[in-house]
Amino acid sequence: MVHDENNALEASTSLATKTIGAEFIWEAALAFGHPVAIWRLPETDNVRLIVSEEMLPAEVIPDLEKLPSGFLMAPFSGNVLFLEGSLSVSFSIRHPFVAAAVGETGHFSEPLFEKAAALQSAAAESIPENKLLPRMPEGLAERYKRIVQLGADAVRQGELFKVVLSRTKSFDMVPGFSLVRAFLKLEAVYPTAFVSMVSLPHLGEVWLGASPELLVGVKKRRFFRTVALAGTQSAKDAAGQLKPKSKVLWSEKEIEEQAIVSRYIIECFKKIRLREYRETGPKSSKAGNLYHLKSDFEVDLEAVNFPELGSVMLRLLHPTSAVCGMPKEQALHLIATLEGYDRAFYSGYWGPVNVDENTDLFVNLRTLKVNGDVMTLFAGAGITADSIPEDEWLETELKCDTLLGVIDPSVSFLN
Ligand SMILES: C=C(O[C@H]1C=CC=C(C(=O)O)[C@@H]1O)C(=O)O
Repeated sequence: MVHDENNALEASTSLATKTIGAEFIWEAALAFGHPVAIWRLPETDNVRLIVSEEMLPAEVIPDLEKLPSGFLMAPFSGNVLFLEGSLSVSFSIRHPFVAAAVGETGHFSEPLFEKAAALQSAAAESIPENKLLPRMPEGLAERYKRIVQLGADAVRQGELFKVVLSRTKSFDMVPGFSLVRAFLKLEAVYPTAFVSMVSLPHLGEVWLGASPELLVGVKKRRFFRTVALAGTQSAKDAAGQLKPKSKVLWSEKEIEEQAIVSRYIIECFKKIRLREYRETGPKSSKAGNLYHLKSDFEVDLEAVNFPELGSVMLRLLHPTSAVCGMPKEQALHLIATLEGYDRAFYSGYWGPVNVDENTDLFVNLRTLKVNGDVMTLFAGAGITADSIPEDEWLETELKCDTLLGVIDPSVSFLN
């Protein structure tokens, strides 16, 4: 257990140091109405939790090179929010506890740790299982299949090449449901995903997700990375066995769908006359219970003398054709006409900025929103001329299952 900057808390001798479970720091931040973010980057076992002293997240222009250390959260369309980490702790996922000083008056973290310690002492010994009850409004599947048909017709008529159409799926959370436990479960099952959870008290919402799609990564202010991710199939065969990567086959439709996303990224590079990028793939990439096709793009910022490439590409890329379509304007118009709901943060982007000199922004996919006792999942599918409505519906069910199968397997569509 580590207090971020310099282990000041552990070094202190005048204060009582308590070991507090990370979930109680999250709960304390919620009880006081502070925005809080918790995340684990792919292939690491280090979790970060930041609490913002400001009750309202700042609305910012995402100039990555200028922002302080914190967490960025952008909707599909609209203002970008930023949570500055007034309190920042990190801990190993194998030991989700923080050494917290209790008795340090006047500091922002003090009442928070006091509250967390009190919540920890009052916590019940036995914790109920996380349970969900489905809410299935009549005609949900039919409505989605109808808009997929309209989207595919628009592509066939030459209005655009691809559009990503999405839908929601809602559940009631049974009392005793713990979001931190859901986060920890997702973290354990999806080591290659960006697993993240953010509470936005001014909206009364918590967002939780396990994203496989990096939008903009800048490592040590030197290496830029993005990926083109599209095409979806179950990671298991008909007998329920995991398909080995070498046996995964892709249809022409899926290859084209992913190539459109790669082309879109290359067009963004072309707009800024950047030729020195390294492209690898596409390769099959496993994300939860799914396989996708993925290409990686990398740029050495020093070699191209372009230190602000991260911000420039972020502006050009979002929303990519993995969540929107191509051409972008036509796809945005069709989404607004057909979907009939506000995507909010789904298919936006989120992630840490300038934390340990790295920025890791992921597309907000495989995501859910919690509002009161209602949990809403979001999933979309790339629609091309060859799309079959029933198949696209099943694909969105599979995508919802990436989270559901872990959080409450009894409501999984695969059961
Ligand atoms: C829009 C989503 O996925 C995108 C990312 C990967 C594969 C996709 C697909 O196969 O359609 C989508 O483009 C979603 O998960 O909601």
